[in-house]
Amino acid sequence: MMINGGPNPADLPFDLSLFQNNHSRGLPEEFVWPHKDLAPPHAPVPPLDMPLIDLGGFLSGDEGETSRAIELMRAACMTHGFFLVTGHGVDRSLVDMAHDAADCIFRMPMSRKMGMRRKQGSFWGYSVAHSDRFSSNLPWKETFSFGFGQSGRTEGGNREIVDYFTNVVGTDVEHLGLAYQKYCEAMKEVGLAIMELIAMSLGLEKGYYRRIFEKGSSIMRCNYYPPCERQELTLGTGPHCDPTSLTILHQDQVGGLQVFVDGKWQAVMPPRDAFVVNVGDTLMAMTNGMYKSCLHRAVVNRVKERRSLVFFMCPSEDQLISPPPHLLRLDTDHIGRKYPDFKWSQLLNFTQSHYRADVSTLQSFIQTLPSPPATP
Ligand SMILES: C=C1C[C@]23C[C@H]1CC[C@H]2[C@]1(C)CCC[C@@](C)(C(=O)O)[C@H]1[C@@H]3C(=O)O
Ligand SMILES: O=C(O)CCC(=O)C(=O)O
Ligand SMILES: [Fe+2]
Repeated sequence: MMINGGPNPADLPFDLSLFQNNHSRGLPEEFVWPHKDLAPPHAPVPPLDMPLIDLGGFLSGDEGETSRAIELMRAACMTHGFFLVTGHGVDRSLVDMAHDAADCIFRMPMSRKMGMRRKQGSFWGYSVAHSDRFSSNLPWKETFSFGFGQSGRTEGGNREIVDYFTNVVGTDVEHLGLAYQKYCEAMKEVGLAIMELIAMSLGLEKGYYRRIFEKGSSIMRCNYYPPCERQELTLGTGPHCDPTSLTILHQDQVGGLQVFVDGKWQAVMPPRDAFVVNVGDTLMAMTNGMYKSCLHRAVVNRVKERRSLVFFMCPSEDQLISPPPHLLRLDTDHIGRKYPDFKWSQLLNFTQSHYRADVSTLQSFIQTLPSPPATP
Protein backbone atom coordinates (compact mmCIF):
# COMPACT_ATOMS: atom_id res chain seq x y z
CA MET A 1 0.00 0.00 0.00
CA MET A 2 1.26 3.51 -0.76
CA ILE A 3 1.14 6.32 1.77
CA ASN A 4 -0.35 9.50 0.37
CA GLY A 5 0.84 12.79 1.66
CA GLY A 6 4.01 12.24 3.55
CA PRO A 7 5.91 10.39 6.22
CA ASN A 8 4.64 7.59 8.44
CA PRO A 9 2.36 8.71 11.26
CA ALA A 10 4.96 8.96 13.99
CA ASP A 11 7.40 10.57 11.54
CA LEU A 12 10.01 8.23 12.98
CA PRO A 13 12.07 6.03 10.70
CA PHE A 14 12.42 2.34 11.36
CA ASP A 15 15.80 1.70 12.88
CA LEU A 16 16.53 -1.68 11.32
CA SER A 17 19.40 -2.33 13.73
CA LEU A 18 16.89 -2.55 16.61
CA PHE A 19 15.20 -5.52 15.00
CA GLN A 20 17.90 -7.37 13.16
CA ASN A 21 19.12 -9.69 15.91
CA ASN A 22 16.36 -9.44 18.43
CA HIS A 23 14.10 -12.49 18.63
CA SER A 24 11.87 -11.00 21.28
CA ARG A 25 10.91 -7.97 19.20
CA GLY A 26 9.99 -10.08 16.16
CA LEU A 27 9.81 -8.69 12.67
CA PRO A 28 7.45 -5.71 12.35
CA GLU A 29 4.53 -6.77 10.17
CA GLU A 30 5.25 -3.95 7.70
CA PHE A 31 8.31 -5.97 6.60
CA VAL A 32 6.53 -9.28 6.12
CA TRP A 33 6.10 -9.99 2.41
CA PRO A 34 3.34 -12.13 0.88
CA HIS A 35 4.13 -15.79 0.58
CA LYS A 36 4.18 -15.69 -3.24
CA ASP A 37 7.10 -13.21 -3.26
CA LEU A 38 9.26 -15.03 -0.72
CA ALA A 39 11.93 -17.62 -1.32
CA PRO A 40 10.47 -21.11 -0.81
CA PRO A 41 12.44 -22.01 2.34
CA HIS A 42 14.11 -25.21 1.18
CA ALA A 43 14.05 -24.84 -2.59
CA PRO A 44 17.57 -24.65 -4.05
CA VAL A 45 18.42 -21.42 -5.86
CA PRO A 46 20.67 -22.48 -8.76
CA PRO A 47 23.17 -20.02 -10.25
CA LEU A 48 21.87 -18.12 -13.29
CA ASP A 49 23.54 -19.09 -16.55
CA MET A 50 24.85 -15.71 -17.64
CA PRO A 51 27.92 -14.89 -19.72
CA LEU A 52 31.03 -13.25 -18.35
CA ILE A 53 31.85 -10.73 -21.07
CA ASP A 54 35.36 -9.32 -21.26
CA LEU A 55 35.14 -5.75 -22.58
CA GLY A 56 38.94 -5.51 -22.86
CA GLY A 57 39.13 -6.76 -26.44
CA PHE A 58 36.45 -4.36 -27.65
CA LEU A 59 37.99 -1.41 -25.81
CA SER A 60 41.37 -2.12 -27.40
CA GLY A 61 39.91 -2.58 -30.89
CA ASP A 62 40.32 -6.36 -31.24
CA GLU A 63 37.77 -7.40 -33.89
CA GLY A 64 37.57 -11.10 -32.98
CA GLU A 65 37.01 -10.35 -29.30
CA THR A 66 34.46 -7.69 -30.19
CA SER A 67 32.44 -10.15 -32.31
CA ARG A 68 32.50 -12.63 -29.47
CA ALA A 69 31.32 -10.02 -26.95
CA ILE A 70 28.51 -8.98 -29.31
CA GLU A 71 27.33 -12.57 -29.72
CA LEU A 72 27.32 -13.27 -25.99
CA MET A 73 25.53 -10.02 -25.24
CA ARG A 74 22.88 -10.61 -27.86
CA ALA A 75 22.15 -14.12 -26.57
CA ALA A 76 21.92 -12.96 -22.94
CA CYS A 77 19.78 -9.92 -23.76
CA MET A 78 17.35 -11.98 -25.83
CA THR A 79 16.80 -14.50 -23.04
CA HIS A 80 16.89 -12.64 -19.72
CA GLY A 81 18.86 -9.42 -20.11
CA PHE A 82 21.54 -10.20 -17.46
CA PHE A 83 25.30 -10.52 -18.05
CA LEU A 84 28.58 -9.89 -16.22
CA VAL A 85 31.36 -7.64 -17.51
CA THR A 86 35.08 -7.72 -16.77
CA GLY A 87 37.95 -5.98 -18.57
CA HIS A 88 35.97 -2.74 -18.12
CA GLY A 89 38.98 -0.68 -17.12
CA VAL A 90 37.53 0.50 -13.80
CA ASP A 91 40.14 0.31 -11.03
CA ARG A 92 39.37 -1.96 -8.13
CA SER A 93 40.46 0.90 -5.84
CA LEU A 94 37.71 3.15 -7.24
CA VAL A 95 35.07 0.48 -6.60
CA ASP A 96 36.41 -0.07 -3.07
CA MET A 97 36.37 3.68 -2.49
CA ALA A 98 32.70 3.84 -3.55
CA HIS A 99 31.78 0.96 -1.19
CA ASP A 100 33.73 2.61 1.64
CA ALA A 101 31.95 5.90 0.96
CA ALA A 102 28.59 4.10 1.25
CA ASP A 103 29.71 2.59 4.57
CA CYS A 104 30.52 6.09 5.85
CA ILE A 105 27.03 7.28 4.92
CA PHE A 106 25.14 4.32 6.38
CA ARG A 107 27.18 4.39 9.60
CA MET A 108 26.24 8.00 10.32
CA PRO A 109 23.90 8.55 13.28
CA MET A 110 20.23 8.24 12.34
CA SER A 111 19.65 11.92 13.19
CA ARG A 112 22.21 12.93 10.55
CA LYS A 113 20.84 10.50 7.98
CA MET A 114 17.35 11.85 8.55
CA GLY A 115 18.64 15.31 7.76
CA MET A 116 19.45 14.12 4.25
CA ARG A 117 16.38 11.99 3.72
CA ARG A 118 14.66 11.80 0.41
CA LYS A 119 11.92 14.44 0.15
CA GLN A 120 8.53 13.70 -1.33
CA GLY A 121 8.64 13.85 -5.13
CA SER A 122 12.44 13.78 -5.20
CA PHE A 123 14.63 10.88 -6.08
CA TRP A 124 17.64 12.00 -4.17
CA GLY A 125 18.56 11.33 -0.59
CA TYR A 126 18.47 8.77 2.19
CA SER A 127 15.62 6.38 2.89
CA VAL A 128 15.04 3.61 5.45
CA ALA A 129 12.85 0.91 3.96
CA HIS A 130 10.94 3.54 1.92
CA SER A 131 8.66 3.79 4.95
CA ASP A 132 7.82 7.39 4.07
CA ARG A 133 6.29 6.18 0.78
CA PHE A 134 4.79 2.81 1.58
CA SER A 135 3.15 1.16 4.57
CA SER A 136 3.38 -2.54 3.72
CA ASN A 137 5.84 -4.92 2.01
CA LEU A 138 8.67 -2.70 3.17
CA PRO A 139 12.11 -3.62 1.85
CA TRP A 140 14.70 -4.52 4.51
CA LYS A 141 17.25 -1.93 3.42
CA GLU A 142 18.56 1.57 3.68
CA THR A 143 19.25 3.45 0.46
CA PHE A 144 21.05 6.62 -0.51
CA SER A 145 20.45 7.94 -4.03
CA PHE A 146 21.51 10.93 -6.11
CA GLY A 147 21.52 12.05 -9.72
CA PHE A 148 24.28 12.27 -12.28
CA GLY A 149 24.19 14.31 -15.48
CA GLN A 150 21.32 16.60 -14.55
CA SER A 151 22.72 19.39 -16.69
CA GLY A 152 23.35 16.96 -19.55
CA ARG A 153 27.08 17.48 -18.96
CA THR A 154 29.24 14.91 -17.20
CA GLU A 155 32.73 15.58 -18.52
CA GLY A 156 35.71 15.99 -16.20
CA GLY A 157 35.56 19.07 -14.02
CA ASN A 158 31.85 18.74 -13.42
CA ARG A 159 31.16 18.76 -9.65
CA GLU A 160 27.45 18.11 -9.41
CA ILE A 161 27.80 15.12 -7.03
CA VAL A 162 30.48 16.85 -4.95
CA ASP A 163 28.16 19.85 -4.62
CA TYR A 164 25.24 17.62 -3.66
CA PHE A 165 27.30 15.99 -0.92
CA THR A 166 28.63 19.23 0.50
CA ASN A 167 25.22 20.93 0.37
CA VAL A 168 23.07 18.07 1.65
CA VAL A 169 25.33 15.79 3.67
CA GLY A 170 27.90 18.31 4.92
CA THR A 171 31.14 20.08 4.04
CA ASP A 172 33.09 17.42 5.96
CA VAL A 173 32.22 14.78 3.34
CA GLU A 174 33.46 16.47 0.19
CA HIS A 175 35.80 13.47 -0.31
CA LEU A 176 32.79 11.11 -0.46
CA GLY A 177 31.22 13.28 -3.14
CA LEU A 178 34.48 13.22 -5.07
CA ALA A 179 34.60 9.41 -4.89
CA TYR A 180 31.10 9.16 -6.37
CA GLN A 181 31.78 11.86 -8.95
CA LYS A 182 34.62 9.66 -10.25
CA TYR A 183 32.68 6.42 -9.83
CA CYS A 184 29.68 7.72 -11.81
CA GLU A 185 31.94 9.07 -14.57
CA ALA A 186 33.50 5.58 -14.81
CA MET A 187 30.07 3.90 -14.81
CA LYS A 188 28.93 6.15 -17.61
CA GLU A 189 31.96 5.20 -19.70
CA VAL A 190 31.31 1.49 -19.12
CA GLY A 191 27.63 2.01 -19.92
CA LEU A 192 28.38 3.83 -23.16
CA ALA A 193 30.77 1.08 -24.28
CA ILE A 194 28.04 -1.49 -23.59
CA MET A 195 25.55 0.66 -25.52
CA GLU A 196 27.89 0.50 -28.52
CA LEU A 197 28.03 -3.29 -28.31
CA ILE A 198 24.27 -3.48 -27.88
CA ALA A 199 23.69 -1.32 -30.97
CA MET A 200 26.06 -3.50 -33.03
CA SER A 201 24.41 -6.66 -31.69
CA LEU A 202 21.12 -5.41 -33.12
CA GLY A 203 22.65 -4.57 -36.49
CA LEU A 204 22.39 -0.85 -35.79
CA GLU A 205 25.10 1.72 -36.34
CA LYS A 206 27.60 1.60 -33.42
CA GLY A 207 26.80 5.09 -32.10
CA TYR A 208 23.00 4.75 -32.24
CA TYR A 209 22.33 4.28 -28.50
CA ARG A 210 25.55 5.97 -27.43
CA ARG A 211 24.31 9.33 -28.75
CA ILE A 212 21.08 9.00 -26.77
CA PHE A 213 22.78 8.10 -23.48
CA GLU A 214 25.69 10.51 -23.78
CA LYS A 215 23.31 13.32 -22.89
CA GLY A 216 21.38 11.22 -20.38
CA SER A 217 20.81 11.90 -16.73
CA SER A 218 21.33 8.83 -14.56
CA ILE A 219 20.61 7.74 -11.00
CA MET A 220 23.19 6.37 -8.56
CA ARG A 221 21.94 4.33 -5.61
CA CYS A 222 23.80 2.79 -2.69
CA ASN A 223 21.98 -0.05 -0.93
CA TYR A 224 22.71 -1.33 2.56
CA TYR A 225 20.95 -4.52 3.63
CA PRO A 226 21.38 -5.22 7.35
CA PRO A 227 21.26 -8.85 8.49
CA CYS A 228 17.80 -10.05 9.45
CA GLU A 229 17.09 -12.82 11.91
CA ARG A 230 13.76 -13.54 10.14
CA GLN A 231 15.16 -13.25 6.63
CA GLU A 232 12.75 -15.90 5.36
CA LEU A 233 9.82 -13.50 5.91
CA THR A 234 11.16 -10.43 4.18
CA LEU A 235 13.03 -9.12 1.12
CA GLY A 236 15.78 -6.55 0.67
CA THR A 237 14.43 -5.40 -2.68
CA GLY A 238 11.11 -6.82 -3.81
CA PRO A 239 10.55 -8.47 -7.21
CA HIS A 240 10.74 -5.83 -9.93
CA CYS A 241 12.06 -5.01 -13.38
CA ASP A 242 14.18 -1.87 -13.49
CA PRO A 243 12.15 0.84 -15.22
CA THR A 244 15.44 2.48 -16.24
CA SER A 245 17.58 1.59 -19.30
CA LEU A 246 20.77 -0.20 -18.30
CA THR A 247 21.73 -1.13 -14.74
CA ILE A 248 25.38 -1.56 -13.76
CA LEU A 249 25.63 -3.10 -10.32
CA HIS A 250 28.52 -3.96 -8.08
CA GLN A 251 27.78 -6.15 -5.07
CA ASP A 252 30.00 -7.27 -2.24
CA GLN A 253 30.84 -10.95 -1.72
CA VAL A 254 27.74 -11.85 0.31
CA GLY A 255 25.33 -12.53 -2.54
CA GLY A 256 21.56 -12.08 -2.56
CA LEU A 257 20.64 -10.87 -6.04
CA GLN A 258 18.28 -13.31 -7.80
CA VAL A 259 16.61 -13.32 -11.22
CA PHE A 260 13.37 -15.05 -12.18
CA VAL A 261 14.12 -17.14 -15.28
CA ASP A 262 12.45 -20.31 -16.57
CA GLY A 263 9.86 -20.23 -13.81
CA LYS A 264 12.35 -20.15 -10.92
CA TRP A 265 14.55 -17.81 -8.95
CA GLN A 266 18.23 -18.11 -9.88
CA ALA A 267 21.19 -16.54 -8.13
CA VAL A 268 23.64 -14.03 -9.53
CA MET A 269 26.97 -14.95 -8.02
CA PRO A 270 29.24 -12.02 -7.24
CA PRO A 271 32.69 -12.34 -8.87
CA ARG A 272 34.98 -9.77 -7.24
CA ASP A 273 35.94 -7.66 -10.26
CA ALA A 274 32.84 -8.03 -12.40
CA PHE A 275 29.88 -5.73 -12.74
CA VAL A 276 26.42 -7.22 -13.11
CA VAL A 277 24.64 -5.54 -16.02
CA ASN A 278 20.96 -5.79 -16.83
CA VAL A 279 18.54 -4.41 -19.37
CA GLY A 280 15.75 -2.19 -17.98
CA ASP A 281 12.22 -1.55 -19.24
CA THR A 282 13.17 1.57 -21.17
CA LEU A 283 15.87 -0.18 -23.19
CA MET A 284 13.45 -3.06 -23.73
CA ALA A 285 10.99 -0.57 -25.25
CA MET A 286 13.81 0.99 -27.31
CA THR A 287 14.53 -2.45 -28.82
CA ASN A 288 10.83 -3.17 -29.43
CA GLY A 289 10.94 -5.90 -26.80
CA MET A 290 13.80 -7.83 -28.41
CA TYR A 291 16.04 -7.33 -25.40
CA LYS A 292 14.45 -8.40 -22.15
CA SER A 293 14.06 -6.56 -18.90
CA CYS A 294 13.76 -9.34 -16.36
CA LEU A 295 12.22 -9.73 -12.93
CA HIS A 296 14.78 -9.69 -10.11
CA ARG A 297 14.94 -9.18 -6.35
CA ALA A 298 17.46 -9.12 -3.49
CA VAL A 299 17.12 -11.43 -0.51
CA VAL A 300 18.71 -10.62 2.84
CA ASN A 301 21.11 -12.67 4.89
CA ARG A 302 20.44 -13.93 8.41
CA VAL A 303 23.87 -13.03 9.77
CA LYS A 304 25.74 -10.90 7.25
CA GLU A 305 25.13 -7.35 6.13
CA ARG A 306 25.23 -6.81 2.36
CA ARG A 307 26.02 -3.83 0.15
CA SER A 308 25.40 -3.01 -3.48
CA LEU A 309 26.16 0.00 -5.66
CA VAL A 310 23.71 0.52 -8.48
CA PHE A 311 24.16 2.87 -11.43
CA PHE A 312 20.89 3.23 -13.33
CA MET A 313 21.75 4.56 -16.76
CA CYS A 314 18.92 6.68 -18.13
CA PRO A 315 18.36 8.91 -21.18
CA SER A 316 17.54 12.58 -20.72
CA GLU A 317 14.09 13.11 -19.24
CA ASP A 318 12.61 14.51 -22.44
CA GLN A 319 13.93 11.61 -24.56
CA LEU A 320 11.24 10.00 -26.68
CA ILE A 321 11.37 6.25 -26.18
CA SER A 322 10.75 4.66 -29.55
CA PRO A 323 12.46 1.76 -31.36
CA PRO A 324 14.55 2.44 -34.47
CA PRO A 325 12.63 1.63 -37.72
CA HIS A 326 15.32 -0.95 -38.53
CA LEU A 327 14.06 -3.16 -35.67
CA LEU A 328 10.51 -3.09 -37.00
CA ARG A 329 11.58 -4.68 -40.26
CA LEU A 330 13.15 -8.07 -40.68
CA ASP A 331 13.99 -8.23 -44.40
CA THR A 332 10.57 -7.62 -45.88
CA ASP A 333 8.50 -8.68 -42.88
CA HIS A 334 7.08 -5.90 -40.76
CA ILE A 335 7.06 -6.46 -37.04
CA GLY A 336 4.34 -4.74 -35.02
CA ARG A 337 5.14 -2.14 -32.39
CA LYS A 338 5.23 -3.70 -28.90
CA TYR A 339 4.94 -0.42 -26.99
CA PRO A 340 3.64 3.05 -27.78
CA ASP A 341 6.06 6.00 -27.74
CA PHE A 342 6.54 7.67 -24.38
CA LYS A 343 8.96 10.04 -22.75
CA TRP A 344 11.34 8.76 -20.09
CA SER A 345 10.09 11.50 -17.72
CA GLN A 346 6.58 10.00 -17.93
CA LEU A 347 7.70 6.53 -16.86
CA LEU A 348 10.02 7.95 -14.19
CA ASN A 349 7.21 10.07 -12.74
CA PHE A 350 4.87 7.08 -12.88
CA THR A 351 7.23 5.01 -10.70
CA GLN A 352 7.48 7.85 -8.20
CA SER A 353 4.01 9.34 -8.04
CA HIS A 354 1.12 6.95 -7.79
CA TYR A 355 2.79 3.62 -8.24
CA ARG A 356 5.24 1.20 -6.70
CA ALA A 357 7.63 -0.48 -9.11
CA ASP A 358 6.58 -4.14 -9.22
CA VAL A 359 6.45 -7.15 -11.50
CA SER A 360 4.76 -5.37 -14.40
CA THR A 361 5.56 -1.68 -14.13
CA LEU A 362 5.93 -1.11 -17.88
CA GLN A 363 2.59 -2.74 -18.74
CA SER A 364 0.79 -0.86 -15.97
CA PHE A 365 2.38 2.40 -17.10
CA ILE A 366 1.41 1.88 -20.73
CA GLN A 367 -2.21 1.45 -19.72
CA THR A 368 -2.15 4.99 -18.36
CA LEU A 369 -1.12 6.43 -21.75
CA PRO A 370 -3.80 7.74 -24.09
CA SER A 371 -4.46 5.22 -26.89
CA PRO A 372 -3.03 6.22 -30.26
CA PRO A 373 -5.51 7.48 -32.87
CA ALA A 374 -7.02 4.58 -34.87
CA THR A 375 -5.43 4.15 -38.32
CA PRO A 376 -7.99 4.40 -41.16
C1 LIG B 1 13.34 4.58 -11.27
C2 LIG B 1 13.61 3.84 -10.19
C3 LIG B 1 12.59 3.42 -9.17
C4 LIG B 1 13.39 2.51 -8.27
C5 LIG B 1 14.77 3.13 -8.32
C6 LIG B 1 14.95 3.35 -9.80
C7 LIG B 1 15.19 1.99 -10.47
C8 LIG B 1 14.57 0.78 -9.75
C9 LIG B 1 13.33 1.09 -8.87
C10 LIG B 1 13.16 0.14 -7.65
C11 LIG B 1 14.50 -0.28 -7.08
C12 LIG B 1 12.37 -1.13 -7.99
C13 LIG B 1 11.94 -1.87 -6.70
C14 LIG B 1 11.10 -0.98 -5.82
C15 LIG B 1 11.81 0.31 -5.42
C16 LIG B 1 10.82 1.20 -4.66
C17 LIG B 1 12.91 -0.03 -4.38
O1 LIG B 1 12.79 -1.06 -3.67
O2 LIG B 1 13.85 0.74 -4.19
C18 LIG B 1 12.28 1.00 -6.72
C19 LIG B 1 12.98 2.31 -6.80
C20 LIG B 1 12.31 3.51 -6.19
O3 LIG B 1 11.17 3.90 -6.55
O4 LIG B 1 12.95 4.10 -5.34
O1 LIG C 1 20.98 -4.92 -4.38
C1 LIG C 1 20.79 -5.65 -5.33
O2 LIG C 1 21.49 -6.63 -5.59
C2 LIG C 1 19.65 -5.37 -6.29
C3 LIG C 1 19.11 -3.98 -6.20
C4 LIG C 1 18.17 -3.68 -7.33
O3 LIG C 1 17.72 -4.53 -8.04
C5 LIG C 1 17.79 -2.27 -7.56
O4 LIG C 1 18.16 -1.39 -6.73
O5 LIG C 1 17.12 -2.02 -8.59
FE1 LIG D 1 16.77 -3.65 -9.82
